[in-house]
Amino acid sequence: MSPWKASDVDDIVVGAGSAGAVLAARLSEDPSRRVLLIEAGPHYRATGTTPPDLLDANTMSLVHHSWGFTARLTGDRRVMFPLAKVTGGSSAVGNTVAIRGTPHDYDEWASAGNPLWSWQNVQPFFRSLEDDLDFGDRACHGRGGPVPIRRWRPEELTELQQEFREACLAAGHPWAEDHNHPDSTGVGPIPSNRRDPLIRISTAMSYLWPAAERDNLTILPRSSVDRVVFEGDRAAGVVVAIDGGAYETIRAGRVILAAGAISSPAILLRSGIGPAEELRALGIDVRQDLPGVGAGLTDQPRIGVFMTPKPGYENEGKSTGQIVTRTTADRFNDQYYAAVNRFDLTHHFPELRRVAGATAVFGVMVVLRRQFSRGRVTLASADPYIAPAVDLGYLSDERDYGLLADGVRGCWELASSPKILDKGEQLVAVDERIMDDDQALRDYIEKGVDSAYNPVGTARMGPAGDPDAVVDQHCAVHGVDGLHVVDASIMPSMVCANTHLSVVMIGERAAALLRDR
Ligand SMILES: Cc1cc2nc3c(=O)[nH]c(=O)nc-3n(C[C@H](O)[C@H](O)[C@H](O)COP(=O)(O)OP(=O)(O)OC[C@H]3O[C@@H](n4cnc5c(N)ncnc54)[C@H](O)[C@@H]3O)c2cc1C
Repeated sequence: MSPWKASDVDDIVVGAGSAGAVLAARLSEDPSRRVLLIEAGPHYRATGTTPPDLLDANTMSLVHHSWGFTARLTGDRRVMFPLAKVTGGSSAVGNTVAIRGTPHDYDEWASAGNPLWSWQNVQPFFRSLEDDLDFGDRACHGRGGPVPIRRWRPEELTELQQEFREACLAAGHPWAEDHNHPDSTGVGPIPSNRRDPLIRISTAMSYLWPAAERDNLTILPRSSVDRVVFEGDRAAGVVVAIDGGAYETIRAGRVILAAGAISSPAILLRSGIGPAEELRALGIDVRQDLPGVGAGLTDQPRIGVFMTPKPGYENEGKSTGQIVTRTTADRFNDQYYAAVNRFDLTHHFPELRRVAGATAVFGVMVVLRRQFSRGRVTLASADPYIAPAVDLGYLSDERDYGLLADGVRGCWELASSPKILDKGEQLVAVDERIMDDDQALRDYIEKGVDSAYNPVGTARMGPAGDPDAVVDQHCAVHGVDGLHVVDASIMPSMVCANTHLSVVMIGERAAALLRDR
């Protein structure tokens, strides 16, 4: 019998990812609070026992610690959607881009009825979460926080990145030394969650390792939560398969879901919280009719202009990107343009593999920060062993074609710099002709678009009067007591950045809100 049957806890946090690890570590700073952190994947406790795929900051880990989800992009195109299953969550497998959103992004959350999440209110948490190795002494930054952040030094850039930087400057992007400055605009080095340039620092390493000695924080790895259980209207615990065993119930004073933008809504749905009709169709008793659960999924589509490399320019083992543009230069839209040192086509842009006749490409990529299209997470079954259905709904809003077409043309302009083109053996599925041919460009976008793995918005934060809101600004699920969601799901709208750092901030901000409740 599990000891947890007898020993109840104050807080159960489900999922030890970018938000959950942070939240559990912060809540357990209070020695009188007993926190149980449940994670479906393994927990590695030190660098020496951490597998190389998780340490290697230059290569995303897409297979060995993944849930193995797939997602529909557009039409009948499906791709792998490699969300992580390990403590640290997707921060343990990702590309280590550590960029804040813009102040406007968080003010938009505030104006959607969540004033506690305005830029003014979240900025202190961005400062306290970081140990900025370059600009930590500046007012907008922090030093000594858990997450080390460093930027690429000029001498660490590949030739491609140096030439991309020059091409961007020539195209009118101003130089931006610090993309995490609130007013940053232009081209500059990517801030990255690394201290050593080669080692990825996940939230497991930065938050859980330092808390390892706490008696009041217990981590339960390899244990998957099915659903939340209730007493009356109050969440009273979770049903969980501990270490792959049979399902059992662990009780707690409060349950906080931090299982990420796909799994948190799935757990809510299995717990009877979601669109009533959808739940009934699956034979799940409806506890709370909340149409917003699983709806409003938004992600960041990416596409680009890619080439097979000439010998000598394979950039094997190099970081995917090092230099990036951030909003805005004349003639370019507000998307994110980056030079890609190398993409392994086994995993990225799988359709290009057939055309490329090669396994790796390089080039210039655009990521659409804020698409108009929305997708949805639904349950394929009430059985927790069956993966939820992820429909990213890309290109379901016509306006996204226009944004991506502008983006591809922007990539073309930057990639056409002679020093970049010279490194390529052959362009892949794209040439100058299609830049002036709207239909050909549209076809290229439909066939080529891929995900940048930043899903958010499936348990949106908003006031009780908002029919699509799932949690209030204290992260409490509407209509039930003692149940919270704290992760990427709650973002009311997408940030103009990769999402990891904003999710760490969500963990920090929520901990401050939940500590006293
Ligand atoms: C391959 C990849 C690369 C990325 N690269 C970057 C990048 O470079 N920069 C950036 O800003 N963002 C990046 N992202 C996005 C970023 O990592 C996510 O936005 C962020 O990690 C989301 O945090 P989260 O806490 O919401 O979810 P996650 O970090 O995914 O954590 C959820 C955790 O919950 C666990 N869990 C799920 N279901 C259950 C269950 N039923 N029971 C118990 N545990 C459960 C999972 O195993 C996981 O550990 C990347 C994402 C991926 C997948």
